[in-house]
Amino acid sequence: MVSFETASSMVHLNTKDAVLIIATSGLIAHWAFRRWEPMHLRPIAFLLVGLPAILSILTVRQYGVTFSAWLAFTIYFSFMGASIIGYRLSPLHPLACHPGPVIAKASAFWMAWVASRGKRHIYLEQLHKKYGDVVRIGPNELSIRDASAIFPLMGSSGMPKGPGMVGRVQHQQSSLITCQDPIEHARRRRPWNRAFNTHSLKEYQPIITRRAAQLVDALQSQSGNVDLAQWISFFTVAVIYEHVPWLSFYTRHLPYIGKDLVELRSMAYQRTASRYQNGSSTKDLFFFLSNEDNAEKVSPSRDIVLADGILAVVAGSDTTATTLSNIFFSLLSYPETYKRLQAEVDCYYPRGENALDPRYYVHMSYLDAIMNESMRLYPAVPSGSLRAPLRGSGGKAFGKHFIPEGTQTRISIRAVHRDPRNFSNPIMFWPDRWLIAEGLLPPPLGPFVHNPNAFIPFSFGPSNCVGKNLAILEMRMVICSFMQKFEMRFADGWDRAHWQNNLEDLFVTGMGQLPVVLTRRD
Ligand code: HEM
Repeated sequence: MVSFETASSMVHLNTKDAVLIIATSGLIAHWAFRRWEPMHLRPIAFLLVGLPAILSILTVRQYGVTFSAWLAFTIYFSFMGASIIGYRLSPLHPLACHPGPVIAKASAFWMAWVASRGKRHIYLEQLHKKYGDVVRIGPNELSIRDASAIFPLMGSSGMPKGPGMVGRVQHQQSSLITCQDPIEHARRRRPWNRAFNTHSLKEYQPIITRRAAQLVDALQSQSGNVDLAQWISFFTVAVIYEHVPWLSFYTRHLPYIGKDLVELRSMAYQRTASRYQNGSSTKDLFFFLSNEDNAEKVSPSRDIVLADGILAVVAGSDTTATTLSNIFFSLLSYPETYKRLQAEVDCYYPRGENALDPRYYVHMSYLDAIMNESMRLYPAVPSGSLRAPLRGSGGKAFGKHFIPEGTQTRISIRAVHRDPRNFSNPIMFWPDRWLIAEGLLPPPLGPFVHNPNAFIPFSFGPSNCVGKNLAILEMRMVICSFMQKFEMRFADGWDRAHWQNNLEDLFVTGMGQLPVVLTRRD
């Protein structure tokens, strides 16, 4: 084996030639990254550490080990970096025709920084106002605000999940939401569909009813200001725990997930194993995910059941809690709307009638209008989820645009919902627009724009929100029972602006406090 000293003594290069070789290697490394997009540690480590380290041998005889290493790494990375940025900003890049901020085109760090501040949804909306319907928001990422792109990009012949979704995996086994292969996704989606279809939902109804009743009872015993957002979160988490009870301990530890991941994973495995042993006593999500209904020929591995169980907790609790809290925020902000909804609730559920019995919900058009309007203005996943053309597909065309392979694409749900081409007075909270669109109210004077295809709070297509029916049922139950039992108002002196300022786009919206005063109506 040749030692470092021997190797360096064998190399006779002047500094100029050595610099040339190192610089060229930096350019080649960029080309290799682009060509093969390595995902495994070894090739990445070789290109980022191994190669420049080897190249440092070229100048060891002149400058010694330390300075040569510094020189090689500096030159190598400077040329590789310059080549990367130059290419990304050049007309040669496949996304060169799309406008966007230069800094975002040059580096994905920019959007990562924006996202870390929690205000990506607002930033994307501003970008669309400035640059148009298709904006380049990363070296290989587009944001789209064009409602006519929803069907071709997200429909059944649209694009699968983008690789960026994989970054959301906290476990070795990916969950449904990160599954990029469309065939595999469709297969894994089947038990979820069975778990949340109308029939299954009827079975869960008593559980949700019990939890909603508990929430109302608990709030009836509170006095003074209550943080409604927090109480609603307790409720939505409790409902999801009912579906994945064997994981309830797990999510209690979620804030410490980084620290205790290994220990938690092993505990989760144990719980899952014992759940397998004991079987299901109710037809909860586990029942369907673990194929206890025997609907699938092959049962999934425990890893998959575990990953999907955790997904249910993450996807099903915060989204519903934020959406419900936004609905109450909107209601309390507009006393007229509040009174009209209260009248509708009193009509279908007068005192003594069980407001948790869903039998009249379908007739409550004003309730639906308020829910829709609130989800339009404040979608729970405001920046949308990622899609990308399949490898080998050649890319995806829509309208006059083309999305090359390897391009992450998101339909910015908030920007689409707030686009005047889709909804008149788009930033106004105006529930009546939904009644007008259904012909239940006369149209206003002047033009009225209402594009139901542009309303996608639960996303669209084969990867849309599988828990939509459950979420809608939960929300209707809570709203109706609250309106029946309580008079509500914002806490004295509380500034409404706090709510909007505290809404953060962390894929799912994060929220602050919603302090309200509740008074019993009876
Ligand atoms: C108001 C409440 C909710 C909203 C607004 C909402 C919204 C969304 C959105 C926008 C997506 C992304 C879909 C895509 O990639 O295109 C999603 C996915 C998902 N949601 Fe929901 N969600 C809600 C409640 C729930 C509930 C209660 C559950 C129950 C567990 C749930 C489970 C899921 C799952 C499993 C996925 C991944 C679906 C897939 O990849 O096939 N969600 N949701």
